[in-house]
Amino acid sequence: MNDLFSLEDKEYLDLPGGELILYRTPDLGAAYEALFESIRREVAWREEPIQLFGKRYMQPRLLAWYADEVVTYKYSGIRHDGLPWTTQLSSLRKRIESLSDTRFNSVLANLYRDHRDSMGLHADDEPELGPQPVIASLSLGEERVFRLKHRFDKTLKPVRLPLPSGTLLIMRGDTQANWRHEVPKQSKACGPRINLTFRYVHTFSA
Ligand SMILES: O=C(O)CCC(=O)C(=O)O
Ligand SMILES: [Fe+2]
Repeated sequence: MNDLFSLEDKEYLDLPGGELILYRTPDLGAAYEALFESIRREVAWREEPIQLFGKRYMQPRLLAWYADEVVTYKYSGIRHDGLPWTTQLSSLRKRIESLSDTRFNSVLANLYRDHRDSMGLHADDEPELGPQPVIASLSLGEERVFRLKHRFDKTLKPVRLPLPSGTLLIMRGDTQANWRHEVPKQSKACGPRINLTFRYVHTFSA
């Protein structure tokens, strides 16, 4: 019964030149609401600046970066050292690793405080992530829309993917090479949403 259900839970979405896998009801070892509350409470959320056209702005959401000790990572033009894994994040990592059959050594946590918080159009294509990164993105809390836009083929319509609490979206293959993604702000008021993106950052020794 359970096995059948979890098999059916894995959906391959049709994305030309990319690979998206969606788990709508993954077993995360706890109720989604309870996870949302405890991650919200436990994570060391911070406002982080972003460098855009030579100017510094605060990013429109809160962030935190957890990683194995050896990992440092640059995003938005800024270098980050990871915080040590909490028990909770590390047990979530284990579950998501076994679901996706992929190893991760870091997680970027995003807190969208309300409908005005957002993430701009980007691809997770930093060289440290390798040529075909597998990124596992877990959403908890309020549903928000995840949008993908093809980089080159303007005849392809943007893909709109609402991500309710508990959804696990795996991006892999050439998704980052061919598509960019965003979480736009929205006019309809809503409460907070947490997104965790598990990544494997390659460290090159100098
Ligand atoms: O919040 C999301 O669903 C997307 C997060 C994301 O794209 C990222 O952390 O790189
Ligand atoms: Fe991203």
